[in-house]
Amino acid sequence: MQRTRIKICGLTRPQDVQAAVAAGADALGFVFYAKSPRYVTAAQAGALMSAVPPFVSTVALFVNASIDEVRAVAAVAPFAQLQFHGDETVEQCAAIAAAVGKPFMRVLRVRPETSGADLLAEEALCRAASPLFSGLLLDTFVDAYGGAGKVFDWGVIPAGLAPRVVLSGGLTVDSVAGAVRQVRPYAVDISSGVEQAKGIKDGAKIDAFAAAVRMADREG
Ligand SMILES: O=C(O)c1ccccc1NCC(=O)[C@H](O)[C@H](O)COP(=O)(O)O
Repeated sequence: MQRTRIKICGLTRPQDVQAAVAAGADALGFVFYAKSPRYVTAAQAGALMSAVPPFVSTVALFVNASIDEVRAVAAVAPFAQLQFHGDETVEQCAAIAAAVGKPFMRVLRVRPETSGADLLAEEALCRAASPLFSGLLLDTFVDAYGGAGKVFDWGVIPAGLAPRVVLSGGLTVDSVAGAVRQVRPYAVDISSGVEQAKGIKDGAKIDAFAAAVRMADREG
């Protein structure tokens, strides 16, 4: 049975990075969107990332950033991959990824009218646009772009696509096992559901989230 990967996003403190790593997170997300309550500067992220051990990926998350903005972060914070969470075109994602030489996840923010065909078409477009495209992260459409704790209808995800997507959007300790059993995604991603306050993670919730994912994997 494929192990469901885990991304913990919106990390701002060393103790939260340590808690996520200790819980077995496969990826850690750092938000470079100044309007987010989880925003970190390049220097802050560089310090946080320096404590991340081998084999745990670091994800730099941007919303409508320019190439120069991304380059400036890359010069200071050694992230392994990009996550584009705004209104970027596929071409803009591909160009920025090529400029910094990093793979990227493209975020599709799912609306009520979004169809499975839309998801498959977006993936095909991204794959055709860049060899650096690593996969879709599916989140719920919100005006604030992300980190909103809102769930979308997982039923929209085609079974053939599920093993290649990161499932995100309003997951919680209590809902993630059901999400894994229903969708069987490549990975799950969470931010608000493992927090005490915005940007302040809760180590016990991170542990419980990871345990719930492992339990669902064992039931697979
Ligand atoms: O986390 C944020 O504050 C944020 C702000 C703007 C764009 C994206 C943001 N987070 C991106 C993520 O990958 C979150 O983990 C994802 O949106 C899920 O968040 P949540 O629903 O709170 O679990």
